[in-house]
Amino acid sequence: MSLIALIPAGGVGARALDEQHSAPKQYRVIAAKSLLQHAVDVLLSDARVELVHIGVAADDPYIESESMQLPKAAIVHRSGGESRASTVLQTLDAIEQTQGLTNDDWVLVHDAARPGLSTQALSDLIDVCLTHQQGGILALPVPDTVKRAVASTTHDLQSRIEQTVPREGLWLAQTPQLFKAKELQQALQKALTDGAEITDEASAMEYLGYQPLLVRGHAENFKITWPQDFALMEQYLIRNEV
Ligand SMILES: Nc1ccn([C@@H]2O[C@H](COP(=O)(O)OP(=O)(O)OP(=O)(O)O)[C@@H](O)[C@H]2O)c(=O)n1
Ligand SMILES: C[C@](O)(CO)[C@H](O)COP(=O)(O)O
Repeated sequence: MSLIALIPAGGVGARALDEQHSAPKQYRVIAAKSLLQHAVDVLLSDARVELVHIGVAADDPYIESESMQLPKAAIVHRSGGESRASTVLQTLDAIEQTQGLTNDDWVLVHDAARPGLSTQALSDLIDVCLTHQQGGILALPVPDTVKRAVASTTHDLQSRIEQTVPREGLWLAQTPQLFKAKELQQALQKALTDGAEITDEASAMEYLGYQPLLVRGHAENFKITWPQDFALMEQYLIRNEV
């Protein structure tokens, strides 16, 4: 059995761009390292993770820049796809072609855009999934009252409430998400071929009928999505260094 990590880093980070920054968000430096380097380092902090495979766009000009110093255990594949799911699948295919995949291998998929993952949450996810021999994800129960907007009102800041949605049983999906590598590969292949809407690894597994485990994550593991998210994440990362 081996536990490999996979970071999809083939996105353009369109929602995080601003006038001063044109590179994809995974290459923005905060707290002394790029988001991608933070994500690689936290995954390798768990001794059970042997290698971190990174999937970047075929024409990515940033990954080989001098400032991007990655550890030897990080392997870059130019396997980025049009969607996050296709980047994950194409990176799994590249791993299979270069080092092989067995039925016993597990893959831990983690967003480059979530550099705030704690070593404790990472360890919890691996412990729970390996103990139960079932795939699972980090996630957080929805803490707030949830509203559904009226469909016809599309402006982000001026929508109207149609109804309050019961929050019981609702969780916000984070990463890492841990699955048997070959099962995930098959699930992604099927879901993408069928045109199913797949926004994370768990949704591909759900599409095949699996019920992945939910393991409690933590708030600092939020995904950097908007320009204002960088400053908050930097505070967390600096605070956790000391
Ligand atoms: N075609 C894609 C799209 C996304 N990702 C990766 O998936 C992770 C989470 O996705 P998201 O935050 O949605 O990133 P982007 O798609 O880059 O963001 P945006 O939608 O704002 O452009 C990131 O590490 C991103 O690089 C990827 O590997 N390949
Ligand atoms: C995988 C993910 O991080 C779980 O929250 C998320 O689905 C990434 O994609 P999104 O397009 O930002 O929803």
